[in-house]
Amino acid sequence: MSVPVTSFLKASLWSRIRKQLPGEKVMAEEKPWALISEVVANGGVGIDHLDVPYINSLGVKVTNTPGVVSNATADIGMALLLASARKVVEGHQVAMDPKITHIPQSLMGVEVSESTLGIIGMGHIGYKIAQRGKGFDMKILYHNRSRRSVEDEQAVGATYCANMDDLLKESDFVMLAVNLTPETTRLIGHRQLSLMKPTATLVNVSRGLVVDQDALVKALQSGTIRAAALDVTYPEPLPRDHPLLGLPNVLITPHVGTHTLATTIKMVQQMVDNAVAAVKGQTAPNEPAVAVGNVGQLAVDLIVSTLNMSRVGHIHTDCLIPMAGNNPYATCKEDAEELHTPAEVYTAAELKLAVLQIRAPIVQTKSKKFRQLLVSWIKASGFSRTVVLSSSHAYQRDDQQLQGTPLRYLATPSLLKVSADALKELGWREMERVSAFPGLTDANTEPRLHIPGGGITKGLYTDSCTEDLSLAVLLLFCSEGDNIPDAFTLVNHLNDWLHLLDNHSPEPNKWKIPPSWNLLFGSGIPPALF
Ligand SMILES: O=C(O)[C@H](O)CO
Repeated sequence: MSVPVTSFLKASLWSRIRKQLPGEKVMAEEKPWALISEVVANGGVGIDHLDVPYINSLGVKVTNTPGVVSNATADIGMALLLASARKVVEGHQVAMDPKITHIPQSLMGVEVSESTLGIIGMGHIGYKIAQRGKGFDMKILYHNRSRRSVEDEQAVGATYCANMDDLLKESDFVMLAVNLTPETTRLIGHRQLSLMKPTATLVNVSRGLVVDQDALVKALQSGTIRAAALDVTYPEPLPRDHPLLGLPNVLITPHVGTHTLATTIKMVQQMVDNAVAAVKGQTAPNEPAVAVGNVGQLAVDLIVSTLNMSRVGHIHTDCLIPMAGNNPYATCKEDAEELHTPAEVYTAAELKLAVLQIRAPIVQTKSKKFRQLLVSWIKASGFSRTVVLSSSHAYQRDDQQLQGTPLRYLATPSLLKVSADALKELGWREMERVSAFPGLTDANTEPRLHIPGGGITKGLYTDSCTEDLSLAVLLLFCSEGDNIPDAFTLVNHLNDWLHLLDNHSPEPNKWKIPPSWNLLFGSGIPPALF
């Protein structure tokens, strides 16, 4: 297949679009990539090394190669786990050394079969690791932002640990398979390592920055944990005098999780398919959903789909980018062909619930008009209370917002009159007002609401206060990337308050994923439209 490559990436541009990690030298040749004028086609699933907003701001798309890397990455996870447990590298050295005449005590390994494997990050790769662990009769625990379906859990015999600490305390092997995001950066530090068993092994096939490496060095030196097996570090490669390289209980491979011929061919094929589609102006098959602004919309999808809500109307307005598509919640071929539009209203009469799903971006110059339209619709409909589901860029949190839960709420005075006790009981955290100029104290400037990435959320909340509407905002700090797990977090949070699911499902947090989510990876709207 020939790719009309119009310009290859120059090293200087590469270093601009590539995020530099602490102490790292950026080498243009180190990854399979190609830049064509429309797309940065990344080889591999992780795009944490790319400055996606900057690249997108140039009108260039970013694509990746999810799915095809999962088997090989899960394989290296198991390879590291087994090699560390059974001291394969040390055994090889002993076998090769003519001076050694007996098997040293230090070659005594730990048993893998029937031990406990704790997987942190149960996406595609984590799940493949669970399948492999099942083959070794391992007891499997997992921690993930959202719980997997009961069917998925049963298929590999995995038990969900809502609290990561429980997994850390119980596991013989802790396997890291998360994406690198602000939430997972240094996820494993002193405290987490000290919860692990002294006989436990840490295996990392995700990204080096998920582990606080200084804390890991100390834990390995002091015997807090038995060993570590790492395919990823920071930087890569480690400086030759790095303390990790001098420890006997560390096994390191040079980020070769996807490094098999078969997977490399599949990755390159996917990169080419993505690039060709982008150059032709078509939907690139693997363009990660990168807008945090999608999270509220996805959460609403789960509600409408799970509660089987009826479509009762739509809002027709020139404030939204016009678009139309098939029924996102289709249950059969017939209703799949129904035409659906950007702003539709669904109801569940028995729950006295109406939902407005906004699917299209708001035309920037018409955002005030759209807010006014929403306020008058809420008033005219006589809703007793309204909840807005939204999200905000995690990386723009200020210091006080960094710790603890990423979930926040806002409530208008009118809503507080009736729901203040309920909110207090839930123990929710109110969205903090932040300084207009972080780091600078100015007695004259009031802290203000700042919801970057949240679209009209802030304006709608402010209008609702002025108009005396009973309205709450539920939002989540999250990052660009695959934001499906964020949607689950948000909708579960809403459910803690409104108990939407209680009469609909015997399983906790069992939401029905609409068929349209198969299409979530795809190109966004051309920026020129805004
Ligand atoms: O992200 C991935 O898929 C691998 O780490 C290769 O970069």
